[in-house]
Amino acid sequence: MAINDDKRVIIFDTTLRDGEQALQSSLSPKQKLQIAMILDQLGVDVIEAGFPISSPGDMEAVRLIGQNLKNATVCGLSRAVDKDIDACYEAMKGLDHYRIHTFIATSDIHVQDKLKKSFDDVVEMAVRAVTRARKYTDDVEFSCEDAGRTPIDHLCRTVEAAIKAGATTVNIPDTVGYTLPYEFGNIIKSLFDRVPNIDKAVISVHCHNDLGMATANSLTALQNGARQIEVAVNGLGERAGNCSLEEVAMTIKTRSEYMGGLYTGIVSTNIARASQVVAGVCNEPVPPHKAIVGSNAFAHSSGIHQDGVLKNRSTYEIITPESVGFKENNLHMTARSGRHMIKSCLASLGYDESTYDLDDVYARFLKLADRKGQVFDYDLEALLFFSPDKEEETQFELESLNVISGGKNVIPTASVRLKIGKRTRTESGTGNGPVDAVFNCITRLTGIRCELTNYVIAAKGSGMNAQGQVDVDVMYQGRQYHGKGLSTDVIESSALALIHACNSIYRARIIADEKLENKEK
Ligand SMILES: CC(=O)SCCNC(=O)CCNC(=O)[C@H](O)C(C)(C)COP(=O)(O)OP(=O)(O)OC[C@H]1O[C@@H](n2cnc3c(N)ncnc32)[C@H](O)[C@@H]1OP(=O)(O)O
Ligand SMILES: CC(C)C(=O)C(=O)O
Ligand SMILES: [Mg+2]
Repeated sequence: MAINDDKRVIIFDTTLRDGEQALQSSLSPKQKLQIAMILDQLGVDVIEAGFPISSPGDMEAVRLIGQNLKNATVCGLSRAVDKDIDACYEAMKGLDHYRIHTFIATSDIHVQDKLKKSFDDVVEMAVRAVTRARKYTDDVEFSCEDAGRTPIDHLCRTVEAAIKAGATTVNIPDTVGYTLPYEFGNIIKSLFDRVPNIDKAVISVHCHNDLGMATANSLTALQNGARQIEVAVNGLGERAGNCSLEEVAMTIKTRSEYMGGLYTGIVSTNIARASQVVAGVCNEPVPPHKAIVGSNAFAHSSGIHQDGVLKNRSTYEIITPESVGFKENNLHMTARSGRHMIKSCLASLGYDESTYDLDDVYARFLKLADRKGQVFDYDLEALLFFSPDKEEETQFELESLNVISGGKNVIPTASVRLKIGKRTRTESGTGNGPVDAVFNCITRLTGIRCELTNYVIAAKGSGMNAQGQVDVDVMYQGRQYHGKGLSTDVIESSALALIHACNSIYRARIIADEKLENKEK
């Protein structure tokens, strides 16, 4: 692939190859295709779709993806052996354009202990592999595996030989994430200084995150002349992962003046969606604090930060959530929040400061937050309407619960008894699983029909003391409510979580009725 603009950085995505190597379960061709279509829309330039010699399924995945991409170039990986290169050709033959990526390790430890060869043998294998791949396509990438630990003389010699044999891209991987940014930048600089034919190929880097340096090393390499970076969505990849696509793309965009005006073809507003699809298909949740795409990346829970963000978002947000495809930032109310946050939340609910005593509400809010951890907008509103002894009063309480579930031919059935105000009522019902059966009973008992939008179950503690915590988000009349339940029995945790949310909805309904009455008066 030829991009004739020295400022343009080629984004080579290896989510489906190196990223997939990190999964406990390999992906099917269909799953890979689903991710590839998202990557294509995201604007990556090359998609390394798999390792065709690896299995018939991966051969099929590379073929399928090659046939369906609209913009990106498909690429298959091969060792420096004939049969792997031929398998790449087999997977991609017939396409207008495709890349074969062949590699061999060049560091002493890999050459001697893994490949059990001499360095001369390795250079010969590299040349033979590139030459063979060039017979099939004019887009050939060669990688010196473990370049980060390769003596520089050996690296220069291999790179020169690979380019001479016809490699159009030469990749310098820090395979084990060993180097530091200054050191890695110097490796790239040395190659530009010492390899005579370096200008005949695009120099690429492929950094791993074992010491948390993958993004820094990739950016330093760009500053030293590399023009392709190999990345994966959510930083997926062997061990601690590959360089994360979203981190480099957003750094290049956000700090372009510092990056010498470099740019990529990434459509940044598609990043959040790509992250979510990769996390879902790969069954690999994104850690909350992951830069750019974590759920906490645009969240603020402390009063000083919330005050700053409310006055000017740029005080604590260097990029906007919208620019990477999230709807908005999140301001969580906790005992670390301050008065500005409380005032702002009440204003968004329609309460002018003249209608309440901020100091009094704030003092009560802090007591509630110390008890509950997180306070939601409807909890805050309840402080205005209920006296302190009533603000957490519950209308619904679980008295007992019975479920029958099981394998084939057993219809999940539940029976739930709730204390509702001063009365007790029981309901029985079925569902498509035991939790669904319980939720159906609770819906009938409370009369609250809400839509379940999120259900998360997590183990708290371990061994005999382990409990299951269920968190639910439900939507009721256009407003989001949250419920939490904790028990040694996860079905009971689920019931408690929904009942918790129903109690909040019940209180919000009383407030809504009261507001209506006041208006009518
Ligand atoms: C740094 C990286 O991410 S490299 C990519 C890693 N990805 C993968 O390994 C996933 C796909 N791999 C596979 O499906 C399999 O490992 C295959 C099909 C490639 C090979 O399977 P097998 O033939 O059973 O070999 P196995 O994986 O056990 O061992 C690898 C062999 O390849 C050799 N080898 C490793 N890298 C290279 C290379 N770049 N060029 C040539 N030979 C290589 C090893 O020395 C070893 O050879 P040996 O059998 O003579 O000892
Ligand atoms: C195959 C190569 C590029 C690789 O994944 C690595 O060296 O980390
Ligand atoms: Mg790798």
